[in-house]
Amino acid sequence: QGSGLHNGFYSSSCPKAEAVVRSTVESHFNNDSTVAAGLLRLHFHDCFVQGCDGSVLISGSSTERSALPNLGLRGFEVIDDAKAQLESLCPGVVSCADILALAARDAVDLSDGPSWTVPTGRRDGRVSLSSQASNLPSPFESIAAQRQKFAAKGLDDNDLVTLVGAHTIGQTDCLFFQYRLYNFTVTGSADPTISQSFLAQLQALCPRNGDGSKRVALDIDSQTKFDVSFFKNVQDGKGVLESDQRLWGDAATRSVVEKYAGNIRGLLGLRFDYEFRKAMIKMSSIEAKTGSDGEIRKICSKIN
Ligand code: HEM
Ligand SMILES: [Ca+2]
Ligand SMILES: [Ca+2]
Repeated sequence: QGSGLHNGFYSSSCPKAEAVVRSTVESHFNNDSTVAAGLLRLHFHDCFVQGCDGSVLISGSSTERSALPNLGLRGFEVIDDAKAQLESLCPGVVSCADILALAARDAVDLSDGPSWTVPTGRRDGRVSLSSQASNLPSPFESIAAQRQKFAAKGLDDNDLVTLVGAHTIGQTDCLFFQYRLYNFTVTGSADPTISQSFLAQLQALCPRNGDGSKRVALDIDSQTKFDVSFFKNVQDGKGVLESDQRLWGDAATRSVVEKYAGNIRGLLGLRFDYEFRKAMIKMSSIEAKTGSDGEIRKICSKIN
């Protein structure tokens, strides 16, 4: 990989590491399948700030976790649970950053998505600052801004669209898209890129002046299944976040959406699965700390 990570890093130091993460994710998933989306997003938010080093897991005031874009993150308890088991099995060996990368993979697999081998050997970072959360893309930003934030991490347009395909699972608060429904244009009407039938549906889910914290599926048709439905919805003007719908408005990102949402029956799911695996391995290798860099945390929410 050129990142210093390699497959099966724990095969002799803690042979059960990957199995323990898997069974932990599975037991939480069986209790609440929406935790899969939480874990996948948690890994993304980790990798975009200080690399995939568990910095997002550190709790406390002025840490990344306390920054605005991270307030809705969930799934921390799954990581803590796996870490506690691994500390009793192989103390001081398995990093929180690796646990998170493995858990994200398992979460996608359990949601009927693809699976892949996660290169491991990440070390945990010692820095976590809320101010650095500005690296994260915002749903209100232009495609140009998103492209630039992904490019800064070595990810191109194909990676960007493929990875945003993670929105095939999970939910958002009304407050992240409510403005599109009532007050988008200077004349005070809705975002014209929303399909008419979908607009009525979203307005019913998020009434004007309603509860901004109400949760709505990002992929209206299949919020727990990892499939290409999200891309079909973007193509049909049924993207929930403005940033998702904008993928259709830019020629380069549109062609990637079309690649997944088009009409070549059967092959589409395979193509998305294949590209998602590749893009995830790329994302989960961002600025990885290896060797004697960083540390192996004892508790994932605390620097040693
Ligand atoms: C342009 C890039 C992106 C933007 C602007 C964006 C924005 C958002 C927003 C605003 C939410 C809703 C959060 C909430 O209400 O709590 C969300 C949810 C989510 N995002 Fe993204 N995202 C982006 C890329 C990604 C990527 C690359 C991944 C993973 C590979 C990802 C995975 C998720 C998942 C799984 C959820 C659902 C979380 C849950 O149900 O708790 N997103 N995203
Ligand atoms: Ca990080
Ligand atoms: Ca879906």
